[in-house]
Amino acid sequence: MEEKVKKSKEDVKIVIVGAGIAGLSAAKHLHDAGFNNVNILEATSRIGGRIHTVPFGKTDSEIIELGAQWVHGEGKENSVYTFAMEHDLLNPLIRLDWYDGKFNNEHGQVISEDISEKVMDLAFEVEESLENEFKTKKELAEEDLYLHGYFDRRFEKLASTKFRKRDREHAKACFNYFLNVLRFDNADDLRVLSSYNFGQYISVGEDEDVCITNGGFQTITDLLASYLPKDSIHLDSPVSSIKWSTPEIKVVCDSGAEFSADHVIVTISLGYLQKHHEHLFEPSLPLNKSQALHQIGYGTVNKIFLYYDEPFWTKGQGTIRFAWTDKNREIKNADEWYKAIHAFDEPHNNAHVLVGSVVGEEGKYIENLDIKEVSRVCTQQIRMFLNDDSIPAPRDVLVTKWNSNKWSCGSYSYMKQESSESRRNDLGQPLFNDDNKPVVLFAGEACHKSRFSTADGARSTGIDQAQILVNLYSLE
Ligand SMILES: Cc1cc2nc3c(=O)[nH]c(=O)nc-3n(C[C@H](O)[C@H](O)[C@H](O)COP(=O)(O)OP(=O)(O)OC[C@H]3O[C@@H](n4cnc5c(N)ncnc54)[C@H](O)[C@@H]3O)c2cc1C
Repeated sequence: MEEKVKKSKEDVKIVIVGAGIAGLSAAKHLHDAGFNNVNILEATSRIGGRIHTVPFGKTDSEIIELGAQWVHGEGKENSVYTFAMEHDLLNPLIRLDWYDGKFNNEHGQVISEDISEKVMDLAFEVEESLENEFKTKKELAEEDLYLHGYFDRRFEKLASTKFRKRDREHAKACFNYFLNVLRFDNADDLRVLSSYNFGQYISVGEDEDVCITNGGFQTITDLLASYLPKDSIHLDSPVSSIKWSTPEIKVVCDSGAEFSADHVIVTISLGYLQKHHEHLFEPSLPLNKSQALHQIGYGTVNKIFLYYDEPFWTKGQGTIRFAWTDKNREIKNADEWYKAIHAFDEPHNNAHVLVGSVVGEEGKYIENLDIKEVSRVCTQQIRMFLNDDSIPAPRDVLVTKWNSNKWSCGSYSYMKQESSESRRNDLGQPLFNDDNKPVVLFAGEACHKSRFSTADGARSTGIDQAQILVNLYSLE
């Protein structure tokens, strides 16, 4: 009979699974609304999840971002941007430009800026046409169904009229750089990324990428946690089952510890849910949700950090863009992973470091490589593109392992051919009990219908799910 007793928000019990940005944002929103029986269960010994800032260098102030680095888009629709602005974390405002500047090919040639600028304009034109086709629900031809075919064919056509014959090889090389960035943004091979669903992701404001200036991205999750009672975050508490059909939900940890709850907000990654949902939920998830879990793509992006005692570039200008010519750009096997690196960049918070990223199958492949091999191949590639054999090897190398990370099982979600807005909605829909109350709610980047893959998308879903509970108890 206990469930019939109306509870006030002061004594309603809420468990949040996962202390990434979605879980912490949900917890803060509930805390601000007066809910004070909220427990967060986090599998690892740290908060932040896929936001992870660590020192890398001789001093603690030299930091790197193993996960999220950029706040994607300046504007009030970006929930991380607004939080960072409120807390003065974007001062001075550091913007990134992915498409301006110098491009080199594998023959050590610098491509003229006239060509590269024109290529980027054309690439954006193609991107826009694809977004419009999504908006107008236009049918796509068979050969255009995946990003690879769509972009290549459109560009080929445009290039033949916009560039002189002798400039076409360089133009295509710049375009190949653009395609590698697209791959990085979408966490997988362009051959599996759906053209049809490309417009599902919506940019914010001018779509600029800006950086958290001091202390890195983790400042955001640390700040969120600082608003919460210390004893509400339980680290090293992996959840092994969520029994949700009983009047009181039972959330059981690997250790055997049990938490009872009126509501649970699950914020664990899509990759983890794809692997483990069958034994995590009791009873199992309804069919539409378990299908949605597999119909949304979830890919791997890994970063390579190279540390140099004496940087060989001018401070603040450490960018090397790899524009592979058509002849050599194709990745035949994952052991050609180096071709998937679109660039090495000096991050704004560590002048001794260059960071590059490797995506998809190649991204998974590098997790098992010997660090010395990564160092050798990256050095060779930098020397080749800059045509300078005197460039030193880095003193230290770090490679992230997001795919084999037991708790993230990859990096972020994307749209496959069978993904759709309604599949994302299915993913984010709560599970209701017999009284039609939302008992298990879902948040996290993959649940956001238009800002999936981002930290702000994750944060917004956490706040939205918390708000469902705020509304529920405000009405009673
Ligand atoms: C390499 C990389 C680069 C990225 N770059 C950017 C970027 O520049 N900008 C941007 O906006 N976004 C970026 N992202 C994406 C962004 O980091 C994520 O979208 C966001 O952090 C996801 O937050 P979340 O709360 O949904 O999930 P998570 O951060 O994954 O949080 C989920 C938490 O649940 C925990 N957990 C998992 N299983 C269990 C369990 N069984 N029991 C208890 N706890 C569990 C995990 O340990 C984790 O702490 C990047 C991600 C990666 C990996």
